[in-house]
Amino acid sequence: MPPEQAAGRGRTLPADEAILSVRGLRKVYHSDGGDIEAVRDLTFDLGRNELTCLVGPSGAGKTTLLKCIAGLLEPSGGEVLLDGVRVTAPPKNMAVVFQEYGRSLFPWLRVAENVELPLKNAGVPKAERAAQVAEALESVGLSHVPRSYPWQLSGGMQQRVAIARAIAYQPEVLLMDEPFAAVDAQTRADLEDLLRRVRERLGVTVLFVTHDIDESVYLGSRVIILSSSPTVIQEDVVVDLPEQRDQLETRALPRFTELRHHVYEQIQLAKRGVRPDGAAAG
Ligand SMILES: Nc1ncnc2c1ncn2[C@@H]1O[C@H](COP(=O)(O)OP(=O)(O)OP(=O)(O)O)[C@@H](O)[C@H]1O
Repeated sequence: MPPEQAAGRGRTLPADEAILSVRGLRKVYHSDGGDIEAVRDLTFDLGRNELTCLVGPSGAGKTTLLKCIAGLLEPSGGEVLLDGVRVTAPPKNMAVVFQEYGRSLFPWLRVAENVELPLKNAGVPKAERAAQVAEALESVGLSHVPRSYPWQLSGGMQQRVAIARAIAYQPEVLLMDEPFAAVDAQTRADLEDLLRRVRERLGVTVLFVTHDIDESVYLGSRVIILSSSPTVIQEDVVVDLPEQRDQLETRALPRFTELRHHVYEQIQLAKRGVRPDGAAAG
């Protein structure tokens, strides 16, 4: 663990290098059965144009964290800063892609209309909208189906529409909650490479939640591992693989195997309730 990284905390950056800062984030759900402390204390920064993966045991609070970052859920403590400004509502320069593309696209709207809708709602002028939609569809390789309806497309293509809709908005930060979990393995590999290309081309910062350890190591430059709930950071792992990734060659590297072993072991420890802050698991 690097020296600047305290136990239970992730890597932090100087203020001018961080685009997104999570500071002492805590979330307690209040329910009839009592209070549930889902997230105890999360601190980390995302640097500009970084792709960071987030993994952890089931119920560790990954979705809770994403919702707090997206301004969809109010934290019980701590704060999220985007470009130094506290997030209190969904920020304009942030987009979210969820797993359930089937439910997130409007079936009565054509592909291009689905991508255009958030731009329309944001009051972007028509000519600009058309250009942004065309560029986004091109980025995800869907220029040939603007007039199709989502239900006429495969699952992988529908998820590409959801990605196009998110990037058409030209967000600075893209949050993705298990976006490729519902597609087949081959399509998943294609979507992983597509995401890496899109991030490089658009310079967007991505926080990507996944249950797939290999995917977390393949995709990003960091993997943040969450402890079991009440959640702190188990470890913030630097993925020191070559920047150019290839589904066959990268995954065959000895370093890739070492990293996936390490992430796997840490998740197993987290599942058993071993925590970096020494506290008992909830
Ligand atoms: N609306 C809610 N009310 C009460 N408790 C909740 C609510 N949403 C989540 N929780 C609890 O908070 C904890 C974290 O849930 P969350 O869905 O964020 O975890 P997760 O890591 O995304 O899970 P998974 O990996 O299974 O998708 C869990 O204990 C869950 O039961």
